[in-house]
Amino acid sequence: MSEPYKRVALIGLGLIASSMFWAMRRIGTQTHVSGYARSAETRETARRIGLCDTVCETLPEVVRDADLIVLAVPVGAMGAVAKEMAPYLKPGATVTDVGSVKQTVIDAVGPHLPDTVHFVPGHPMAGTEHSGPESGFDSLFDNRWTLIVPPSGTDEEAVQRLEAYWQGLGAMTERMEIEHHDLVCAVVSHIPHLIAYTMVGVADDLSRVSDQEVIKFSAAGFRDFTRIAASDPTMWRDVFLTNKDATIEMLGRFTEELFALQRAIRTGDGEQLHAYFTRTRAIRRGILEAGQDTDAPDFGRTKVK
Ligand SMILES: NC(=O)C1=CN([C@@H]2O[C@H](COP(=O)(O)OP(=O)(O)OC[C@H]3O[C@@H](n4cnc5c(N)ncnc54)[C@H](O)[C@@H]3O)[C@@H](O)[C@H]2O)C=CC1
Ligand SMILES: O=C(O)C(=O)Cc1ccc(O)cc1
Repeated sequence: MSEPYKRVALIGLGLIASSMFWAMRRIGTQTHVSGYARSAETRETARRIGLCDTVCETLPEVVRDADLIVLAVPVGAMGAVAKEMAPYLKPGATVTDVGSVKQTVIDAVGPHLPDTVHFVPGHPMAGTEHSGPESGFDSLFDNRWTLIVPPSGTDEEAVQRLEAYWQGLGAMTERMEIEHHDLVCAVVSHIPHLIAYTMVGVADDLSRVSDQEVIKFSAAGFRDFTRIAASDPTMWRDVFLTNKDATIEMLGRFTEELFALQRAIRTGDGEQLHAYFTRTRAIRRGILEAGQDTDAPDFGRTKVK
């Protein structure tokens, strides 16, 4: 395979950046990978575990020769990092990001970048509840979607090159409009995380059910909630602060449905409950019949009106 980029710079050496590095290593790429992390401790860990060909001490150093610069820091930090690195970018380079929210990142990063570089935002729809330089693994992106979200007017060749790069890491790619991306992600990722955080918080607050009982008797559903609710607090704080409109809108829809179900329970409307659960089960079965990977988030089939 021809290499889409000769030199890649990873900024923020956490779960996503480290998984990108290991995925590049797995395919035996000749691409040189340099990495930068803000904290000396993270840079030290990266050197110890062989994460990146070169671990740089400064932002200017890491971006200077790079053909692709990947911003892999929390969404709220993207703008400041872009501002600091901008004067050192090589003309013709592509800047991308992996942030979970797109409009805010584009607004925060875009204005700092010189006209001599391409900005092609992206978002791998793959992750875990773990974070930091030691949490990555080479198969994270296998058969998972990476959404490519280019603002209008983005250079087509730069977009195709980034798509080829992600496909090389094992991902499937799909282009999406910025606003639609943020709405879809609110439905399939952001609100589910908020619900998990809430459910685990509620269980923790209960005085009549002990923590021991919660741990001892937790069935699969609650266990899944606890896994999701263990996700990085900084990352998820930033997601909700930066995808405010879409998450508030979807939360409104969610609470309306929840109240409808609450009413059905209170009034003993078994028919409504049964009909609702039958409809939701059909969605899952439809996915299985279509032979889709049910562990992957469902972009093509999610209807958001
Ligand atoms: N964790 C997940 O499941 C997924 C995360 N994302 C997105 O990817 C990005 C990175 O997430 P992870 O790799 O999970 O995070 P992580 O917490 O594992 O790593 C983030 C890295 O950024 C560094 N960092 C934090 N604040 C910084 C700042 N102000 N300046 C410079 N560096 C800073 C941290 O020290 C750390 O090295 C986030 O924008 C997140 O929304 C996207 C898809 C999945
Ligand atoms: O761990 C999980 O269940 C996830 O949902 C992973 C994830 C987290 C954030 C994203 O922006 C994309 C994927």
